[in-house]
Amino acid sequence: MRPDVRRWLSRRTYTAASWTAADLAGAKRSRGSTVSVVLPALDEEPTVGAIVAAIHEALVRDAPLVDEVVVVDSGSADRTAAVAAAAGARVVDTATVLPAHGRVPGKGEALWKGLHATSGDLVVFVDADLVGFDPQFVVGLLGPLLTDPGIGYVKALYDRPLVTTEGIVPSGGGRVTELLARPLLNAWWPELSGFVQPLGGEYAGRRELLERVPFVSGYGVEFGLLVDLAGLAGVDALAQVDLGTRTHGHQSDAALGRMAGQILQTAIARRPGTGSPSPELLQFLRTADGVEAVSWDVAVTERPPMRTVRPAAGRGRS
Ligand SMILES: O=c1ccn([C@@H]2O[C@H](COP(=O)(O)OP(=O)(O)O)[C@@H](O)[C@H]2O)c(=O)[nH]1
Ligand SMILES: O=C(O)[C@@H](COP(=O)(O)O)O[C@H]1O[C@H](CO)[C@@H](O)[C@H](O)[C@H]1O
Repeated sequence: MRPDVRRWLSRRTYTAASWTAADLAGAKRSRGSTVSVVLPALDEEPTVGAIVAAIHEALVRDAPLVDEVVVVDSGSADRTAAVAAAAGARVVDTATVLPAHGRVPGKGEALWKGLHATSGDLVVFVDADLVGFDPQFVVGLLGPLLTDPGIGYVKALYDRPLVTTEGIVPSGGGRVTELLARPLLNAWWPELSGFVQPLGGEYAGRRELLERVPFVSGYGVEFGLLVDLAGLAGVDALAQVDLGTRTHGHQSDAALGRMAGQILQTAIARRPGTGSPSPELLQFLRTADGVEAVSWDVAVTERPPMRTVRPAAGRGRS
């Protein structure tokens, strides 16, 4: 493992249990900061209400850590907006935020318009399809931002079970992460290979940084933000926090194929112009007290065309 990645993993990996909502509410007040939570939602009626209600009860009512909860409706056909509003969220529609810029489809559009529709100095993004959401997710994401001015962006890390009709595969989730995003980051941005969940949908950042980078309109938004914010602020301004386990609604392999296509487009648009890809791939295992990085060599060699090895005329064996 690269020494810089080993140092980053040690310095910039936190656990959510290090903070309480009450402590951070005090830190927020003493800094005069404000906090917005943004949930992008497309047809999330079954899950959005419980998430909003949990945030509102624990982090608005019981501990004044969160100043606004905004659900960004990406054109839902179900009752997402009504359910979110009833649970205490302010609901905006991607069609009516920045109308002069029109409306493009995709999650990143919802996040970009959610950034515009809110005003918090710190912005927390939470998917609206989580099952078993815990408000401590938000506390954990805000912890590093409210206690270390040198940190500008925090990604969640967690175990990601894959919920299938046959049962639950404990670490089967994050399929596009494991099959595309992690190998891409390790190859072309090895300094970011310490991120355990680069595509995770829960993260938080300082508005002053978030407003200085593009938001990729579709599912490339997480990949784009990670690479662009690291380029803008430096890897040491980024951190990750262990939230335990994250369960969410899953898409089909075909849908994840389209997601992978968008992420590949995002990566290729940012590919470093020089240097060959790193041959190291870091994968992560859950341990009793955190995660363990396992380093693999994924270098490949190429055998030359056989025609250059054996005379074209002869078919004999030498
Ligand atoms: O065009 C879109 C696609 C997704 N989402 C929301 O973004 C989050 C993550 O999307 P999804 O669950 O489709 O991705 P997955 O978690 O399966 O990778 C969810 O809250 C979606 O409702 C959205 O607001 N607009
Ligand atoms: O991490 C992943 O591979 C994908 C798919 O997860 P699953 O295989 O359905 O658990 O999920 C994430 O990726 C999306 C693109 O970045 C994010 O928008 C989602 O929030 C995140 O769940």
